[in-house]
Amino acid sequence: MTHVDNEWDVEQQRIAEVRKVIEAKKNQLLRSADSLKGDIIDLRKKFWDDVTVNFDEVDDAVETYASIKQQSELLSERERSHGQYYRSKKLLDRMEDSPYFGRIDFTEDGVAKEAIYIGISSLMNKAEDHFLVYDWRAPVSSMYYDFEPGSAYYETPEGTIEGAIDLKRQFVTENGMLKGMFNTGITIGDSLLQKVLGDQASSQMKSIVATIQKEQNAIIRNESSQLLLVQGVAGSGKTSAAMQRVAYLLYRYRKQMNADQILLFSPNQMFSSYVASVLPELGEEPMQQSTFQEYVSKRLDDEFDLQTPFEQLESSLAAKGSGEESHEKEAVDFKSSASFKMMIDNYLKQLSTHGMRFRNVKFRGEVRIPAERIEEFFYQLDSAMSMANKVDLVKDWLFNQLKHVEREERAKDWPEEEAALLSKEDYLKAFQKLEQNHNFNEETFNDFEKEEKLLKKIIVRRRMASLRKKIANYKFIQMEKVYEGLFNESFPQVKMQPKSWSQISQHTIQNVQKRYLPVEDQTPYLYLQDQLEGRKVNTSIRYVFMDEAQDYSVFQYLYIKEMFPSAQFTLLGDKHQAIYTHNLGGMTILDKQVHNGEAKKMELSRSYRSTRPIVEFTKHLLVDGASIEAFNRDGHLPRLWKVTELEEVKERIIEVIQDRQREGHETIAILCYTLEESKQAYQLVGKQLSATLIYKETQPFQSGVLILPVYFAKGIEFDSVLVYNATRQGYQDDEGRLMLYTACTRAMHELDVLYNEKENSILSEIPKGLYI
Ligand SMILES: Nc1ncnc2c1ncn2[C@@H]1O[C@H](COP(=O)(O)OP(=O)(O)OP(=O)(O)O)[C@@H](O)[C@H]1O
Repeated sequence: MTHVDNEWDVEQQRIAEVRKVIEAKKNQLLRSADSLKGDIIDLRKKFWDDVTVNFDEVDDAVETYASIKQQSELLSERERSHGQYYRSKKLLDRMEDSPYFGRIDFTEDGVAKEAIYIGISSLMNKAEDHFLVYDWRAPVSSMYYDFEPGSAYYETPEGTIEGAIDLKRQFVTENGMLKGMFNTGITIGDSLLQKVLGDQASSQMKSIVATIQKEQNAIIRNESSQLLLVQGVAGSGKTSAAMQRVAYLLYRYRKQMNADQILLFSPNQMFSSYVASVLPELGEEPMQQSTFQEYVSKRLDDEFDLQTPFEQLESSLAAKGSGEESHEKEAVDFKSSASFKMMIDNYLKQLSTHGMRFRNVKFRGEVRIPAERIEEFFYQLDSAMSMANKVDLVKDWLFNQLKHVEREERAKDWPEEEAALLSKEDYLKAFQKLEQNHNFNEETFNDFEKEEKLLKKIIVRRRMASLRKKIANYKFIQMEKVYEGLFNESFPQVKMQPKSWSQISQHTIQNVQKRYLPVEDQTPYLYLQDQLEGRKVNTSIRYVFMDEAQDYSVFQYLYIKEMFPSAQFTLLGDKHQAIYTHNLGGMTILDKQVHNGEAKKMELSRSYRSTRPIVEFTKHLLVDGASIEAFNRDGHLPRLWKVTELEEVKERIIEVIQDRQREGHETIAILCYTLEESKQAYQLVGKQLSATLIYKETQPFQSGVLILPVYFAKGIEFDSVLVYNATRQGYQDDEGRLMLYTACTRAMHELDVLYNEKENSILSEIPKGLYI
């Protein structure tokens, strides 16, 4: 790497010229935005003027609807463009600060040399006939990430373009002033990367476009794989690559796809808020984001008390060593597996001949359609039909039956009694409704008998509305009983069923009866329900990303996959951070075996987050961490602190954290084994350190001193980390090791570890010299 002082002025001059173009584009953009804003205000004001409102006849109503729809589409299209203008303006603001970060001089075979400048977005000259800056996602820009000076090529939709790079240069620009300029080799600006990684951690993830590494670029630009598995060590840039990949796909398919068609499953909401700013920073709309738990809650929260994955983890961590956990673990492992899904498929076959459970349909406390009749109807349907089709026919049949019920009810006394009690407003509403439906005119309404009949009809209808809704929502199926049926002794056993199946079954039935659903039952329950109700799949999502993929069970993955049949999947994770209970005998969904050979696997083995001393230390916490490489960034050795008495723990933490604050670190975490332990730590030092206890996942990530369990810190990083009690029993087995590794790898710059007794602990395996 050399400084190129003589060319400094030339480059600074070019930056100044490009900035002038940016300035002009910004002005032009603002003018268009202003006129668009005027259009929008106008459209809003006159919305109803251009709509023909007429409900006289069905045809008129349809026309009215179409006209409203057209008008509102016009408005939202303008509003979208307006939003796009502001995003573009922000992008230009950022480009004004730093128009580009890289340059390659490329000579295509047989063509003249071109200097290609690369930035966060493309920019053309005034005449719009020449690129002053290429978007980092443009095909030609890929060479910047993939090649050192010498022969190079890039792929375009038309084919491969070959040639040679004779210069590769990196710029650091602030406020339009050149601050650094380096001619670089293959690794993009070691020194720039050093600088970026040396910065403070922040409560918002940053984009890495200026320093994407070759192996990360391969992930970001992969287009051929239906299923991409990324196994990357802690801090290797998996989440960063995922975010840049979303931005890349949005650029690559900008004509066919928008951000709503990309979905990221994140591990928790704290993580969601952490990554939320990356795409807007790149001038793109953010993709959809959700946690799997949010989806499950939406579906099942009304019916069950749902255990959260954190509660599951907390309870399994607490049970560790008590002897209770092996039976529970067996249950979790089996219910998380593809075998259990197969078992449900077998069960569904059985249900097509017998065993379905229905609910009595009751109205005003009286059984009107008994469950046995529903069952009878169900089982006389053609057994070759799918369960979901049959259930739908039952639904239609029930709606028909309700019509009879309705007629019978109208003949009873109660509607008349209720009609007499109708308030004036209700009466008027009923009148208007009837008028709308053309059921009468003023003359007929004066006809007392007709009026009474119509009112009774409306009253019965209204009272039956909730019943109709329940039927529409398949509540006539006794889902919880159907699920219980899976655990009945009469249901044939399948291979791979755990030894303690009868205990597991008993326990499951008890839970369901108590209306409590542990995590391991939630996805199977939903799967069974979907198979019966024929839930619609989502075909609009084109790309699904699952970060921290090692924490999803095989069952969850298969379920998600079926939910998005048109999507390509990118799974990113780290087997060494698999801290949830359902990782199956060391396998996670990142293993190719789980995917019938249809997956492409990529590995990232270099860690960028932590300093070299921290990476060297943390890799020894793993049995097979030898292949983990550290990015060359200096720092202090991790510090191990022996503490025995509680008072000593307190003093040490306060002393260490205050030191870290004095050193200027802003995000400091005290990481604990469980929430229970976090509360203890908070009791001990929370006040003195003005720390925040993170006790639920919905708390947003913020700077300052945070006290939290390791599992909440997944995917996130801190300037400085203190591990509360590294020699506690829970960390000493194979799973505990992974938790301790996850905890220590959250640290970017400083790592402090408190311990009680080092002998026989994992810490004793770390070579002396890697810590002080
Ligand atoms: N090419 C890069 N340029 C600059 N910074 C990078 C690069 N790759 C990774 N980083 C930085 O390294 C840190 C870790 O990245 P990231 O969180 O994406 O890793 P991860 O593999 O998802 O980690 P984990 O599995 O531990 O959660 C972040 O601060 C990120 O900005």
